[in-house]
Amino acid sequence: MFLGNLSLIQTAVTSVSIYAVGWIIYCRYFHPLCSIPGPFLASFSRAWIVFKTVKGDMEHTQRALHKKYGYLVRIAPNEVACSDPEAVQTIYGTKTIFTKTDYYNAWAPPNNGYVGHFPARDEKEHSERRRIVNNVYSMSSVLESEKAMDSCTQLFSETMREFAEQKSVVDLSLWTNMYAFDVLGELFYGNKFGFLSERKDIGNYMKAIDSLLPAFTIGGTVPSYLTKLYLVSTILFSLSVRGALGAVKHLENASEAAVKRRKQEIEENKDDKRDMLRKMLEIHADRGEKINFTYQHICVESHSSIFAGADTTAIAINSILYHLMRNPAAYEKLTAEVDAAVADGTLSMPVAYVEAIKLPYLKACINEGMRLHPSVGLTMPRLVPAGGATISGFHFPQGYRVGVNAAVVQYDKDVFGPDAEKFNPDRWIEGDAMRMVKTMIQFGAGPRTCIGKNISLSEIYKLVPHIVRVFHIRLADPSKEWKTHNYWFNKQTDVYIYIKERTYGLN
Ligand code: HEM
Repeated sequence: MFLGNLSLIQTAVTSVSIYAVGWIIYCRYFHPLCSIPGPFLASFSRAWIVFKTVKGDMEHTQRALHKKYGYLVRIAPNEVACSDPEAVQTIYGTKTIFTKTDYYNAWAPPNNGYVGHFPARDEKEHSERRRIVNNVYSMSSVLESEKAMDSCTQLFSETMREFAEQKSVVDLSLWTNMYAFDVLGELFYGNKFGFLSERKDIGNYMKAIDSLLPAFTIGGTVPSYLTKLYLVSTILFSLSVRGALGAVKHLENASEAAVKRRKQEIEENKDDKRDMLRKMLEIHADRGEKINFTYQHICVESHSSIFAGADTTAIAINSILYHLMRNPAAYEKLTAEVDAAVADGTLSMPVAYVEAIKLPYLKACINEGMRLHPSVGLTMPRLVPAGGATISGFHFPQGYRVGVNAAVVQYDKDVFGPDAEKFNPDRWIEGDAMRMVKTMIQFGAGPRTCIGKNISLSEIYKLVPHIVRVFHIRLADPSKEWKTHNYWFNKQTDVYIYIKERTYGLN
């Protein structure tokens, strides 16, 4: 009996070993992607990409790999990261649609309806749903809420002024995050959440996002047959993830309550705000039934935007300010531009978006901050469509995964110059800006471009010159670098600063 079991085990072990060796030989010598270089483990197992993703610094790993191997690097048996600027148009452009891979399934809420723009993988459904709300996110629509944004800037400023008086160290990334949350509260819920006024993490939303980002990112990176198992076990065994889901539920409920309240206020003529929520309620009232745009859709739109839009905007603002503090000459040049524009009346305070975008050096600094540290720091994976595709001279058959990481392609020396690793806003003034813009994918590209881009850009173009004009900021300890945590959103921490009010700032 014992001997019988032993031989059964031996047979099983031998079969698995033969299968494994066969799989490795196939992947390395006969697989359609076998000629693409990359780490040994990655050529036959997703374990490599999972381990590296868990570490949270994939952008550094990928930059080093592309330096070693060139434009194409095999990061999993069926998946290739591409750093060729020319590939951006092929993979993300409108000509032939490369659909999103199952990486995005981990980000989809468990419901039977439309899962939201970001995780949606059915391109037809996505474009129909997105068309309904596209206008709500246009720049002219966003700017109808400019006053609400200004009220957030004012609160932010008041707090910073206090810190300046107390000469205390300020955690920049915390406060920019609070600012971004409150702006989105104004746009999608009709009110600030209260992060800035109460000076705390309302509803534990920030903590929730911090816990969920690694879970969703790793859940999407493990082999797809393990995604559900991974997510369920994370929920079962991780207290912080369970707490985070509670906070998300709270946000969903808040979203429903806000929609109901606003509907009633509008019906009673008690409200004349032209924010995003109101515009979506109008679409619902005008043609909601005909186009199937329900309250539920509005709620998904609101709470998924909070998830997608607060951290990302804060990350961009942090990067711009951090790099300015590290580059005093650029900081001085920007201050001089902003001061001159205020003095000659071309820049109002509070800063008007339409005026700020006319400042060339401000624009250059913003581009450069988002180039060096894009808010999303992993490859955005897509499936090669029917008929295959040639990328960087290699013909990929249908169904394989390809993607570009903004944090890699935006360091391309051919496009951005030999000093691409440095913060040099002047490259946007002296260099080939058109070519550089084409290579910037910090907001994604093509039909899946960030829907909230205009919200973020208006926040950034308004807040950065405001800070530069009213305050002087410097790193508390310039010998220390920030810390970054790349779980899709590449969040920074430890950006501690001292703040001083400038004598000719706003009072
Ligand atoms: C600086 C700020 C932001 C950055 C850098 C950013 C970046 C991105 C990127 C790279 C994508 C494409 C992802 C992919 O293709 O896999 C994306 C999509 C998306 N973003 Fe943003 N985002 C920002 C702000 C926002 C804001 C404020 C909102 C909402 C209010 C938002 C909502 C979305 C949504 C819903 C999608 C999915 C769009 C679709 O597939 O149709 N984002 N974002």
